[in-house]
Amino acid sequence: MLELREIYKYYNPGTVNEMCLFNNFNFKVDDGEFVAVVGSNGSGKTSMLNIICGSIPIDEGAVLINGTNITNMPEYKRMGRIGRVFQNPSMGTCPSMTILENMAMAENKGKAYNLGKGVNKKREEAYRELLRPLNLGLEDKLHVKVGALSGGQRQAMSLLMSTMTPLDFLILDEHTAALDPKTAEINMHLTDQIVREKKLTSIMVTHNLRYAIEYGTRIVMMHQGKVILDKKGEEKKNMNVDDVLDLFNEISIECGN
Ligand SMILES: Nc1ncnc2c1ncn2[C@@H]1O[C@H](COP(=O)(O)OP(=O)(O)OP(=O)(O)O)[C@@H](O)[C@H]1O
Repeated sequence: MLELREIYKYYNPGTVNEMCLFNNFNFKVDDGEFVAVVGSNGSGKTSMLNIICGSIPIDEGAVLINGTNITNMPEYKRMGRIGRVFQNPSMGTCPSMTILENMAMAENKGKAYNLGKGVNKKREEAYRELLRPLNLGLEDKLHVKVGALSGGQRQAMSLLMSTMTPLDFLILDEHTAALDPKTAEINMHLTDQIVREKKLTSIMVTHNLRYAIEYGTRIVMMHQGKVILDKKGEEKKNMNVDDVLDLFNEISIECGN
C-alpha cells in the first residue's frame, strides 16, 4: 500500500510567489488498484506523482510504502521499484542506443554495472517475444536505434521497458497525451494488458476522461491541491464520462474559466 500522509508542499517559499499547493494532503492507494487521476490544469497531479517518486521534496508529512517511511529515500533508490512513463516519449528511452541495448538496460535496472557486456546475446530471443505482442514490428528491428522510431513506438517501448523488472508501482503521467488518437488507443490498450498481466498497482494521470472511466478501477479528481472526487467499486462502475464532465464544468465555473 502507498500512503501520502499529511503532506504540505510549498512552491517558491519565502518569496512573493510563495504558493501552498498541498495543505495537509492525504492519499492512499491499495495494492492492485488502477487509479485514474483527472483534474484541472495546475490542480497538483504531476506534483503528487513527483512526491511519490521523490523527484521533489516535501515540506511536511510522510510517504510510506507498505508501512515503511520512504520520505527521505532518494529518487534513484525509489525508482528501483517504481516504473514511470512520461508524456514525452523521448523521456523513457535512449535514442542513440538500439532497441536491443535499451531493453538490456531496462532489464538490468538496479543492478550494479561493471566491465561485463551490457547486452546478453542469449536474451535477444526473449526480447523479440516481448516485443511481438505490440504488433508494431519492433521484434524485427532489434538493431535499429530507438531515435529512428515514431513517438508511438517509443512510448510503447517506454511502457514495456518500465515494466521489465518487478515493481511496487507503475506511474503513468499523461502517457498517451502526445500521441495521435489511434496510437494513443494502442498504447492505452497495451497499458491495460500489461497492468492486468503483471497485476501492477498503477496510478495514471490523464486528461482523457474516457480512459479514466474505462480503464481505472478507481477514479480520483483533483482540484487546487485537493481530492474532490474519489470513487471505486460499484460507485465507480455506475459513473460515466458525462458525470465526470459535469463535475469538471462545475469546478471550471467556480474558477471563472
Ligand atoms: N517547480 C515549480 N515551481 C513553482 N511552481 C510549480 C512548480 N511545479 C508546479 N508548480 C505549480 O504547482 C501547481 C500544480 O502544478 P502541477 O504541474 O502539479 O499540476 P497538474 O495538475 O499536473 O497540471 P497539468 O494538468 O497542467 O499538468 C501549479 O500552480 C504550478 O504552477
